[in-house]
Amino acid sequence: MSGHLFEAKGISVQFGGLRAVDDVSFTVAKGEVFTIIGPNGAGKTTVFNIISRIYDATTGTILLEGQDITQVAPHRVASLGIARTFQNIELFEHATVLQNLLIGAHIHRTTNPLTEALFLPSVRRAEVALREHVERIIDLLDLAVHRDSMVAGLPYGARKVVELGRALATKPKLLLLDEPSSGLNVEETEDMAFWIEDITKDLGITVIMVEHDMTLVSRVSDRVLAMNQGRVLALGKPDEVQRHPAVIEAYIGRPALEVVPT
Ligand SMILES: Nc1ncnc2c1ncn2[C@@H]1O[C@H](COP(=O)(O)OP(=O)(O)OP(=O)(O)O)[C@@H](O)[C@H]1O
Repeated sequence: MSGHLFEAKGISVQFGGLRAVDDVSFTVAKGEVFTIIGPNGAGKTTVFNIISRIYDATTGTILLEGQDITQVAPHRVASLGIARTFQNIELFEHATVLQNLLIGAHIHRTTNPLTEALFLPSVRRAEVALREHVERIIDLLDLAVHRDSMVAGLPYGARKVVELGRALATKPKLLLLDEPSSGLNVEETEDMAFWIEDITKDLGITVIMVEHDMTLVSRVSDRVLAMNQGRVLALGKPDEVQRHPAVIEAYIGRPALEVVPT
């Protein structure tokens, strides 16, 4: 085993004539917050979709704890310990916050249909443990006030936190956050930064994040990968990557030397 929680080795994705991801490699250590940045169309979401197995890589390999998961079926990803949130929130809108989190938690139900039908003590114990786990997440994310509210009636910022809670309810080793600050105001983005810090420090979960808000990126990321046109531009500490001439050029569309004071 490599010692990394996650590894991408030379992954590429071809859509017809377009190489959306082109020979991208990186490793993510356990407990790390690893952020992918880049201008629109850089290939960030496509990398996420490869990791969560929504897309097949045209070439390359992805490994979780040293295990090759390149060909794993999408429905098995959650049980392997990978959870994700989406750019556009995906929740059961006409269920309560608690129900949404319980649905997430139920992927770990280990009882079989017969023992469930008989409601044996083992089933009751498993159900109690799931509910306790979900209540801990509700506490951690300050969701108690919305616990029994329908998701559809919640403000956007609260729905974003519920989606994070639903992902945490699956007990992930690796959490993929797709633009966690999108649609949030400054105060809500601050809160999101706190949640991300708590998740990694208190729960020991590893995070791979796609994010545009550079304040959030600098605050929570251990390392940053910058992409443009499917390729890796730079990889390193947040301030190093943001100062990298190729990264500045990708964002502003002309060589960095024209704008960076010496
Ligand atoms: N299913 C698809 N079919 C065809 N082209 C696609 C598909 N998904 C993404 N692309 C293209 O691949 C390229 C990379 O897209 P991707 O969504 O990964 O970029 P991104 O960095 O996440 O951009 P954004 O910040 O705008 O979300 C784009 O040119 C996009 O149009």
